[in-house]
Order: sequence, then C-alpha cells, then structure tokens
Amino acid sequence: MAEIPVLISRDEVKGLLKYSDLVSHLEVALAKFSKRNAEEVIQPLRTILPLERYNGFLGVMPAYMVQENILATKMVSFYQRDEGSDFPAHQATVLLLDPQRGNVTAVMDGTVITEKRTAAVSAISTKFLRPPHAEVLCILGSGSQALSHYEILTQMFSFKEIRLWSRRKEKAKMFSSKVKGPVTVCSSVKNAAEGADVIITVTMAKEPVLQGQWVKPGAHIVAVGACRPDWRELDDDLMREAVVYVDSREAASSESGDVILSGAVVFAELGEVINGSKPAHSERTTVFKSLGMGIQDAVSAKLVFDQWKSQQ
Ligand SMILES: NC(=O)C1=CN([C@@H]2O[C@H](COP(=O)(O)OP(=O)(O)OC[C@H]3O[C@@H](n4cnc5c(N)ncnc54)[C@H](O)[C@@H]3O)[C@@H](O)[C@H]2O)C=CC1
Ligand SMILES: O=C(O)C1=NCCCC1
Repeated sequence: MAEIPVLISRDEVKGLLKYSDLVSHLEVALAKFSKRNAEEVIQPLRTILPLERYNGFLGVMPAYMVQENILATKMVSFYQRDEGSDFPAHQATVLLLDPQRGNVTAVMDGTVITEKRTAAVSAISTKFLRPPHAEVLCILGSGSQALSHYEILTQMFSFKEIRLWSRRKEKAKMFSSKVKGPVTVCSSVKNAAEGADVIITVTMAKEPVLQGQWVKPGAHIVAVGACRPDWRELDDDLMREAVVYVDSREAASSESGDVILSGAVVFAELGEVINGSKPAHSERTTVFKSLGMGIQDAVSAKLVFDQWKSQQ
C-alpha cells in the first residue's frame, strides 16, 4: 500500500454526517441514478454472500459517480439474531478510493452511514409521497433503523403523534426513553397502523407484519426491512393495492420478497419522481420499497471525508 488510508471511526462519522447534507446530496444521486446514464453513475447489483452457518449475509456494494469523482464500496454484514443476542444485527465498513490512482483514501465506519443514509432516503420518499396534512407517523420495529428514522422524520416534518410498535414491549419502552420527543407505545401492529398517515417498517421480519386492511387509504408506507427475495414485511393486499415505488428496479426484482412474491408492479423509482419523469401519487396509498444502494453509501462517505478534511 503506497499511502496509508485515513481511518474514520464510528463516533467521528456520527459527528461529521449531517442529515441536512445527506438529504440534498442523496436527492441528486438518486435522480442521476434513475437516468441510467453510465457516464454519470455506475452501480452494479450488490453481491450477497450467504453465511448460512451463522444465519447471516455479507453484502458488497461498489459504486462510482463519474462527474463527482466518487468511487467507494461498502461491505455490510447482516444477521437474523435471537432477541437479546450480544452481537449487532448489522456491521459495515466503507472504503473510499481515488478513482484515478485506484488507492484507498479512507476507511470509515459504515454502520452509522447505513443508519443515517437509509433514514434520509426514507425521509425523501416521505417528502414526495406522504398524503397532504400528514399528522400521524407509525414506526414498526425499535432497532437502529427505527432510531435514525425517528430522528430525521421528526426533524423534517411536524407529526402530531408518533406511534411505535415492537415485538417486545420493553424494547418499545426503551426506545421511547431514548428519544427526545413523545412516543405512543402500541400493543399491536393494528393499533399502531390504523389511521396513520406514514408507516415505516424497520423490522427483521421474514413474514408480513403489516396488513393492507389496517392501512388508511392514501397512507405512505416506507418498507425498509425484508431485503431478501423470500422475506416479507407487507402482505399481498397492501402490495397489490398500493402504487409501488422502489430505490432501484433491478434490486427490487432480485432482492425484495414483498415485490417478487406479491407479483406487484413497480410504478417508479424514487429517483424518477425526483427528476420529474414519473409522478408522485401522494393522493393514493403508496409504498416505497427501500433496499439500499451503493451510491447512497458513496455519497455519504464523500460527505464524511470532506468534513473530516475541513477539520484537519
Ligand atoms: N433498506 C435499506 O437500505 C436497509 C435496510 N435494513 C433493514 O432494516 C431492518 C431493520 O434494521 P435494524 O434496525 O438495523 O435492525 P435491528 O436488529 O437493530 O432491529 C430490528 C427490529 O426488528 C424486530 N424484529 C426482529 N424480528 C422480527 C419479526 N419476526 N417480526 C417483527 N419484528 C421483528 C426487532 O425486535 C427489532 O425491533 C432490517 O431488516 C435490515 O436488514 C438495514 C439497513 C439498510
Ligand atoms: O443497503 C444496506 O446497507 C443494507 N441493505 C439491506 C440489508 C442490510 C444492509
């Protein structure tokens, strides 16, 4: 290795990566991605290596943004852990490279990047697709993504009520004691979801947790979990009834159980809504199926690195 890369820790990434920067930069990246111009963005479908023995997966997610001169790859491991396990469900590292020379310029924690950039993309979908006068937010799940989603959605929007459901009520209570604002802990998904305007699913479920019959017509659902072709968070009724948006069509048709197994038709990518080539049907029930993209990590890593450099 000719030059030693900079190492940026989890705590440093936490301090350096701001939601406000993420939202504006991710909007530009998603809009560009959806134009499918290889002179602008190159992002192959991620490689997923099963770690069957440990009930987990390793994902490798390279991306190159040509004009911005950003080349990066994330390695992310994720596991279906037993409740109470000492090991984290997700761990990630992002490598930022110099595209001209090919050397690694920075190695940084990718776990916080994954938490923040996923929530920022969900906030972008909420911005475009939530119904008018959205007042009630519902979060299903109480892990790391639930926290980052709570943070950004309460920063960007003025919901009157925030409801939370988690499989284990004590986890939901712990969540509500960690966050700054008020949270209504609900004892069932039905109670949490009924009447909600925006519903975020951030669980490790393999079977549907949210049923279409509980969803208010016109609600916006952001489905973040179920990132394997045989995993589900949403039932067939909801998937077939809603107008379905995704981050990447290729990823959705190869990785999303909710899309593949329901046979739902994908209406548009979020990037197409941002770049104006497809409408935002905010008057209808909408689902944004998020799977996560290498360009989201690449953009985030560059923001972290630039902030880090400006402080040296
Ligand atoms: N779309 C994307 O870009 C990304 C998606 N994810 C996915 O988001 C989901 C949440 O991730 P984290 O919050 O980091 O995980 P976490 O492990 O911190 O939290 C998972 C939550 O799901 C709950 N849960 C587990 N099994 C369940 C079941 N069978 N039914 C209902 N709830 C269940 C747990 O109680 C916990 O509240 C995961 O599926 C993860 O793979 C994670 C990163 C990026
Ligand atoms: O985009 C990511 O990062 C992930 N997506 C789905 C599952 C784990 C991590």
